[in-house]
Amino acid sequence: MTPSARIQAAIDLLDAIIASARDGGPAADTLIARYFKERRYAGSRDRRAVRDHVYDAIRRAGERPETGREAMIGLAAEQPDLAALFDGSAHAPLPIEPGEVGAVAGSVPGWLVPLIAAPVEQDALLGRAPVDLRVNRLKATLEAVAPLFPDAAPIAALPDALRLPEGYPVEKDGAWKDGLVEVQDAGSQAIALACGAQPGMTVVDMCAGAGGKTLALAAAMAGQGTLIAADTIRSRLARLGPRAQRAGATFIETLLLDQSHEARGLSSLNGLADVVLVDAPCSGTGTWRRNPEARWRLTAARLDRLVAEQARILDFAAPLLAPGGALVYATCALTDREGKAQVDAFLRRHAGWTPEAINLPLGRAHGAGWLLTPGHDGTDGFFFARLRRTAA
Ligand SMILES: C[S@@+](CC[C@H](N)C(=O)[O-])C[C@H]1O[C@@H](n2cnc3c(N)ncnc32)[C@H](O)[C@@H]1O
Repeated sequence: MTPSARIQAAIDLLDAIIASARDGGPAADTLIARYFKERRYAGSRDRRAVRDHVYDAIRRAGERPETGREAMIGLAAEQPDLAALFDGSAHAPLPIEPGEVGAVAGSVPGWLVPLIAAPVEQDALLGRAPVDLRVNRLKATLEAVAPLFPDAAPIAALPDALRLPEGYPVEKDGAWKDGLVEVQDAGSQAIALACGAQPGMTVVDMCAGAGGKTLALAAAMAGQGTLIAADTIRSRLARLGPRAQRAGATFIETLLLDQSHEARGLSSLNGLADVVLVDAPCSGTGTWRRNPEARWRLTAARLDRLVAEQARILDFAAPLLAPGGALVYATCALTDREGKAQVDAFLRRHAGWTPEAINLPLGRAHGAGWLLTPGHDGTDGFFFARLRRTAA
């Protein structure tokens, strides 16, 4: 492909990504993979260059552009060598017309700017994410694993964490295949640590998904006690099985919940749990480094629905806690509606709960909880809070 043809390919892909973001279709990565499957003539350098153009254009535009051409013209406005490739040659985009404007630059869609928690450094939300590892204590120690990754650095305050450079292909590594390490953002590791899970406890991971945090909880419990991974989506829970096998965490039980009737499936656990983690479905505002096109998908109506769902999940999770037990609420979102205000509203709705201080060298206090941000902590963005049940 010529450099100009790569620009046109990026425009075509961006058109598909914009439509998919608007209509709730597949993710950008899926669309890019499909596109190249149908175009075997594109070599690996072409694919890499097109992908880079696409992601540079996505990262640059806070608002969802109308067209791929608008997104790429916006990028070209900052990179004159790209602008020169709009030359009208075969397979190339038509020249940029005088007065033709590109997508507006920005990190956060305008409507969302005032909703992001005040301390968040909004410009840093689209940075590049490193690859963080969690050493799986069920199979290894940090001391044993660190020499296997000479490029890795420890992360202060997180006893099992190692940080590798962006793009490190860890899943090709024997240590990963053998379950000695998991890929897990330092922020997620901090949340698992804040749960305070111990061997012998009864712990429920209420929104377990494919079990990223469940596996961290399993390691903290040293494989002893009761650990239940619950979710409403069967295909997500199904992905936990092979991961748990690899990690040697075979004591995990899975529980498929019936959406809207969750309390029924959970009733046998009422008043028994030492820890319940609610890692709630959320806007994902804190994960834009990995998933920048997510901000083209979020709408005010979707945010309203998420806030209501988070409150509902907290309400059916709370009765599971034994007196003295801890409900840990977490989201990878950075809006106060999903974080600080959500926890305040829970505390207003329910008597007998006390927020507990979270003292980590990473992050900062925010309302009754704790905030981690890419700009301040070099992690994905998270809000989490630890609420102790003081009365039955
Ligand atoms: C943020 S993700 C969880 C990520 C996971 N804990 C991890 O560390 O990889 C939120 C999860 O909540 C699940 N979920 C959504 N509504 C739920 C509900 N009503 N009850 C339980 N889980 C729910 C979703 O299916 C999704 O897997």
